[in-house]
Amino acid sequence: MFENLTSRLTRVLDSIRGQGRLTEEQISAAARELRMALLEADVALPVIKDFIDKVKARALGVEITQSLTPGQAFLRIVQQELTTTLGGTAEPINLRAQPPAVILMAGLQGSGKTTTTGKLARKLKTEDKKNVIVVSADVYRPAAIEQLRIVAGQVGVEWFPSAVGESPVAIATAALAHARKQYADVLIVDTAGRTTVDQEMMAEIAQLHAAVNPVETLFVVDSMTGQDAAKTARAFADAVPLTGVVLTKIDGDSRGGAALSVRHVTGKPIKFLGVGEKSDKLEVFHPDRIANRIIGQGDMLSLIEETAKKVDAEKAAKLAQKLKSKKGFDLEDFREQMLQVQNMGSIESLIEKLPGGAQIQAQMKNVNAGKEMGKVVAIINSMTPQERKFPDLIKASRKRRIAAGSGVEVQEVNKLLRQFDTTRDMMKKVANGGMAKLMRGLAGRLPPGMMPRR
Ligand SMILES: Nc1nc2c(ncn2[C@@H]2O[C@H](COP(=O)(O)OP(=O)(O)OP(=O)(O)O)[C@@H](O)[C@H]2O)c(=O)[nH]1
Repeated sequence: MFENLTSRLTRVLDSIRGQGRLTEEQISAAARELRMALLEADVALPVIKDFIDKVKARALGVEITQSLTPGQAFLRIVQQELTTTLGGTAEPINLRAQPPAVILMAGLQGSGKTTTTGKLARKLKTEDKKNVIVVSADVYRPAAIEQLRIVAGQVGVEWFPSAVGESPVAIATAALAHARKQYADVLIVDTAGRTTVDQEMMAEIAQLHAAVNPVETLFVVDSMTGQDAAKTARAFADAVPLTGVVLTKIDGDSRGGAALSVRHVTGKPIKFLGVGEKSDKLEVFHPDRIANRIIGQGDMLSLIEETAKKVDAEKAAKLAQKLKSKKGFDLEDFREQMLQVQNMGSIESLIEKLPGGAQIQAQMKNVNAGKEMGKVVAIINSMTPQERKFPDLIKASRKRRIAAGSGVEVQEVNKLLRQFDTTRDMMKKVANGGMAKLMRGLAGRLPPGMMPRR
């Protein structure tokens, strides 16, 4: 996500050296580079102008305190202005309505409306414990209605039937009456998408809006379309009272133009990011965290939240116990860790949230981490329980047997054993209080306010 913009900005920020006040030349040079970076990222021109003006004005007036170098001071200004451009504070989804709270999904064809409807239904069901019903008012494409039926089944929410030929308003009103009868908390109405903004489409969505009185009207838009995404959102906002925007396909967007333009161009907050095709790939939009990611500082808070959601707390506690005991870390634990990481989904999405993650990701482009981990698990599966507990037993003939059993070369078994040794050493350090050291090391790389206070 936004790799190109991040690497440009990191270079600009790294180029500000020296001590004392930021000089006018330094500020002008950095501002020029920033403008280039934002143009390349396909950010809308008025947004760029406003952003650069503000950064310049603040940088000229900045007092350099003893604790900040000019580079750090400039970084902080850029971070804060990016946060403002992205919307300031996070605006969570609003469900404050007489239930069922209605959410109307709008957007062009192929923007990811139906996928997002499923993701949102899943999130509201699993995280907020809401009773959700979904309905499709896309009466032009039977495939769209069928797609929503399948998605609803996958995430385990009720799908209200609709069919081609019915009127969208009649479908939505019937679904609302049904949701009331069922005491549902939320009704999500997916609507028809067209390839371009047209009058008929706008009239239809306006009628739907009037019929179901939604508490949220979300505009779903493909972030890969850059600043055009913000323009389309504005055209919709002129026709219906939008309450927020969902930017999809952020996982494939290396530029960031849509994210940086939407708020300024539409005045509407970005509420969610679609970060993959699967139903759990929806992130709440936090402007400050995204700003940190854009300047290469990572997003440790989201990483911690995401990890906490997916890691099995009981297993983690058991491992911690075991690390402290005499038994120590063995190949069973190594396999368990691999399986847990695989469970967390794509490693790339985790790495990109680490400080400097965009660069690491660029270097990892050719490595298929998921496949590598699968191989490790297969090799460990071919070992006997005894070998997993006492890896030092694994000598030449056992290595050959394990390699044959898992369909790999002996070198792969050696590689795994070396990786295991390194991990075991690291685990020992963590168990002996090395975590504190690790965090102190990280502290130097994170902007003020992001490190947990101790
Ligand atoms: N990589 C990625 N793909 C996504 C994301 N969101 C949606 N997609 C994909 O985009 C394509 C279009 O998504 P749909 O949900 O069918 O789009 P739609 O807006 O409902 O389209 P219509 O029903 O034709 O109006 C599908 O292949 C989705 O899997 C995302 O966040 N990341």
